[in-house]
Parts: sequence; C-alpha cells; structure tokens
Amino acid sequence: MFQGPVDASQVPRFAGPDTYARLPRLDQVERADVAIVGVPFDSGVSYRPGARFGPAAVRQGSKLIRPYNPALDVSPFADVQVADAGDIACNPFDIDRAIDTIEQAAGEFDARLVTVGGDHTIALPLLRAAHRKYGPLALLHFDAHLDTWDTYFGAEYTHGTPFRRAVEEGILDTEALSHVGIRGPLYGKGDLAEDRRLGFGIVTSADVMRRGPDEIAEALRQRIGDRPLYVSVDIDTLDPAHAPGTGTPEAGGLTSRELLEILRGLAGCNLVGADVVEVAPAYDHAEITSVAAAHVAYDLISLIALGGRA
Ligand SMILES: N=C(N)NCCCC(=O)O
Ligand SMILES: [Zn+2]
Ligand SMILES: [Zn+2]
Repeated sequence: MFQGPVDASQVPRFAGPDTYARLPRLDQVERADVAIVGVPFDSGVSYRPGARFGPAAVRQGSKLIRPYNPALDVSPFADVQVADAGDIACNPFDIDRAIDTIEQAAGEFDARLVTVGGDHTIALPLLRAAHRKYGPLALLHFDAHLDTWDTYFGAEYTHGTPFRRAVEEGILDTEALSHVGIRGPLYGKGDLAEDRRLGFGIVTSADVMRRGPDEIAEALRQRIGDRPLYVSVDIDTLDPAHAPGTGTPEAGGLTSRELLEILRGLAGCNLVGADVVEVAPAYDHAEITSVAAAHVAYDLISLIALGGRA
C-alpha cells in the first residue's frame, strides 16, 4: 500500500498540504519510486526572469488533480509511491555552482525524478545525473526553441544552450534525439544545420497540427525504441494562449491537448526522468500555465507508473 494524496473528500483542496497534488513529502514515506522535485532557478534566462517561482506555481496548479488517470488507465499514486521531495536550494548568483548543486542533488535520489520549475539551464545537470544512473539517454524535448545554441554573451551555460552541452558531453544517444513544438524566428539558417549536425530531428508545431498527435507519437516511439528516455518539457512549447506565464513566448504553438496526447502516446517507453521548465507565474493569468504544467507532470508521472516500480 502506497501513501497517496490527502483525500479531497476529507480535507478540502484549498486546505491541506502545498505539496504537488497534495501528495506526501518524501520524508513522510519509507521510499519513493517517483520523486517530484522543485528547481527554483532562473539565473540562465535571456529574456523575462521569474521561473524561480515555477515550482511553487506548479504545486499550486496541481491541487485539483485526482488520483485516477483515465487517458492512460492508471492510478499513478496507488500503483507506485510518488512523493514530493521539496526544492533543490541552488545558488542564484553563481550558475556554475547551481549546476553542480542540481547535478549532485538529483544524483542522490533513489527514485525516478520529475522536476518542476526553473529555467531550461537545469536540464543539463539533470541529464548528467540521469546519465550516470541509466547510461546514454534518448531525449524527447518539447519546446518552441532548439536550445542547442552555443553561447550567449560568451556564457556556455544558459537556458538556450543545455542540449548542445549535453551532446558535447556524450551523455545523449544521438540516434534518438527529437525536438517537438519548434517554431518562430531563428538567428539564421545555420541554427538548423548545427542542430541537425548534433543529431536532432525536428517536429515543428505545424507538423503536429498537420499530422496529428497520434502519428507524431508513433514516429517518436519508433525513434526512441527501448532506450532509457528523458523527457524535457519547456512549457513554451505550448502556444502563449495555453501558457502565457513563461519567459520567451512564441506565437503559433501546441495546444495543451496536443501536448498531453503526444505524451500519452508514449505509453510503453522506458521513461527514466523528466522536467517541466520555464513556468514564470508573474506573466500567468488565472493559473493557465501552472495548471497546464501540473497536468503535464501528472501524465509524465503516469507514464512512469505504467512501467511499474523503480
Ligand atoms: N529555453 C527557452 N525557453 N528559451 C531559449 C531562448 C533563447 C533566446 O533568447 O534566443
Ligand atoms: Zn523555449
Ligand atoms: Zn527551452
């Protein structure tokens, strides 16, 4: 028997704990199969700051989540132990140190991690930690942006560069790298050539609209196979209508329905870790973005739960 969320028929949703989905804290359970971890870091952004408040916003957006997921026919909080591990305390003034802290903290959990909040810089240390546990990783990256740029203002570690660094470090399986939701203006045509050279395949936002989520998910599953899979979700993969609360919004994005359906189409993949980043609640309205992010995290947890205990 696993410890699930506080029962909403006993304690109203607007009371009770501020953990993700009102789940137990990690220190309240013996061990967890899935740990939800907040990463309140936004010192790597190129435009609007505020993703440091993402973890708290995603937890707030998760209060209405119910225990059974009909889309995947799974009760993730009953089938495996899921717990909220709180936030990683990372240095807001020193990016290198923050990256080290995140890598080390992520490596210490004896659970599959789903992290919430933070800017996209944090994907690099999270991938490093996952690579140490699981070996070379397939990467499925949902984003409006490639995030394979080289440097910004001479800085190598930013929210626009994590996946180039990860390829350079040899921690990704370059046969199984995909971006989904890509759109919008680039610095030049060479951005695409560079990205291809690193091994990425691109599914644009328009591809999702034309081909539909089922066909896209099937193609992604073929590419991923049974490799250990890391899923990185930049919430700006969604259209600003579906996720206004983010730092670098781009018009013409996915709907939250398309994103959730693609994720559900990954059932059966060996999901070893995931992040949901770039939630910046200061630009949000009516919790649109934080509710979307909380539900994305719920389907990611559900996919892990489908695979059984860690
Ligand atoms: N990872 C996110 N959200 N954005 C990257 C945008 C980098 C740029 O300003 O060109
Ligand atoms: Zn982005
Ligand atoms: Zn990004």
